[in-house]
Amino acid sequence: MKINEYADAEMMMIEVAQEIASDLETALEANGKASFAVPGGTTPAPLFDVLCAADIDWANVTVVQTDERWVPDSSPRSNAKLIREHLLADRAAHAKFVSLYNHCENPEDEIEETRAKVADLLPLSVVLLGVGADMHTASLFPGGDNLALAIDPAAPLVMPMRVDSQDEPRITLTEPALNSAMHKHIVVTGAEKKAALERAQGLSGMKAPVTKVWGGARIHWAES
Ligand SMILES: O=C1O[C@H](COP(=O)(O)O)[C@@H](O)[C@H](O)[C@H]1O
Repeated sequence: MKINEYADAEMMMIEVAQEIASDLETALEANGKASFAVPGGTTPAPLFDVLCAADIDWANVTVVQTDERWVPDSSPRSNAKLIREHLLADRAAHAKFVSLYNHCENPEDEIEETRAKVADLLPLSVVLLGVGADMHTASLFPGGDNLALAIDPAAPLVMPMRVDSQDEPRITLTEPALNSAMHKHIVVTGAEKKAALERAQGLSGMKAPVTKVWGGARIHWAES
């Protein structure tokens, strides 16, 4: 696990946005289309604000969520809301969007339809991931009720996830979906998360789920 360190977060977001735009461009040139899985949380908004202006063929890019909190689109906790407001803007407003939230009561409801939509996008062209201080990524949480299957290469592509540390149920792409990606980027800020990444080395996927998806990823870190 190698961490690429940047002088500051603003510089990092600009450079990572350029790398992702280039990765998407490569997929567009090769296949005429690209799929791009993106997280929510607090970290990616400034990166999305830069990336959405990239001069690429967004009309042939499908953006899909890496994971979602089971809350309505209008909730401030909604990852889709963040993605719509910060990524699906400017030139990237032309991209298609596949949300993992489907307005049903529970994440299990109609999940086969969601799995089919994700299957249509595989292999993913680019995956962007964040990491929590508890070493979760996407909604692959230590202690998650479905974690053991979700980090197995034989997992369904999308699974519900519940964990005591989180207020609402989750839905998440799983190991085979995330690891299908041609290009993977992990973006983290702050000393606590850097320590979490260092601590994760040598731990099992059950204790540090990020270790199951960081193989081949470019890991980007800035203090703040
Ligand atoms: O809950 C989540 O957390 C991770 C990390 O988020 P951050 O706020 O620490 O950047 C995020 O990648 C994931 O999409 C989100 O659902």
